[in-house]
Amino acid sequence: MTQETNDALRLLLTRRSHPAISLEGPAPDEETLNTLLTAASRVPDHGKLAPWRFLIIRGEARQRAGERLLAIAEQKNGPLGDDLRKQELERFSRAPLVVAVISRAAVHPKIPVWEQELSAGAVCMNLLTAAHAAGFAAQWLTEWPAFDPDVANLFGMQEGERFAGFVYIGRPTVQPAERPRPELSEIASTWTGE
Ligand SMILES: Cc1cc2nc3c(=O)[nH]c(=O)nc-3n(C[C@H](O)[C@H](O)[C@H](O)COP(=O)(O)O)c2cc1C
Repeated sequence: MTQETNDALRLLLTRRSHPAISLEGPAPDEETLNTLLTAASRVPDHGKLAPWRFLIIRGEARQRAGERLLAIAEQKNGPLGDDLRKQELERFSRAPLVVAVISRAAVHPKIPVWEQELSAGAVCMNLLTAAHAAGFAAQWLTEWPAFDPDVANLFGMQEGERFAGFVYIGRPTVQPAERPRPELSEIASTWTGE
């Protein structure tokens, strides 16, 4: 293996998610963000449909999003206690940058919706890996806002669009302990046809 291959593999073998709450600024600058998004969008995409898009939430928009989330949550659940209010107000401010990956999968004569949705998942994964490669850390979260129609409305989602996830990106402040990974023997087998 070349040094380059080794480095790329090491990156994949060492990446892990960092809790959004542990991510600090500064956020990636504009040029770095463009590189991350370009890498993220370089995914297999049957039919070249680009059935996904990005929505960037950063700076003061994170607080504004939190205020709107709180209003939506209280409208559905009634007044929230102090801790839950704080949680909603600060949800998008946990990291300096949040990239919403939005799936635009739609019925197509040739390309199954499932394949389009898998492609959106690949975008999220590439974004995590690219962030790691650029010295940032990240976490892919959905949480309740990803499934709420009022939140979809708040972020200008079109009919049929869904959040594949919110990818929180920032500078790492802690090295999270490794978590158990599946045993290869339990998830990989060889079909011999015998
Ligand atoms: C589609 C998707 C949605 C997720 N949503 C959440 C979530 O809402 N809350 C949560 O704690 N973890 C969520 N996770 C898990 C974390 O992103 C992550 O898998 C976990 O922190 C361990 O990450 P690692 O194996 O990359 O280190 C989600 C993962 C995926 C793939």
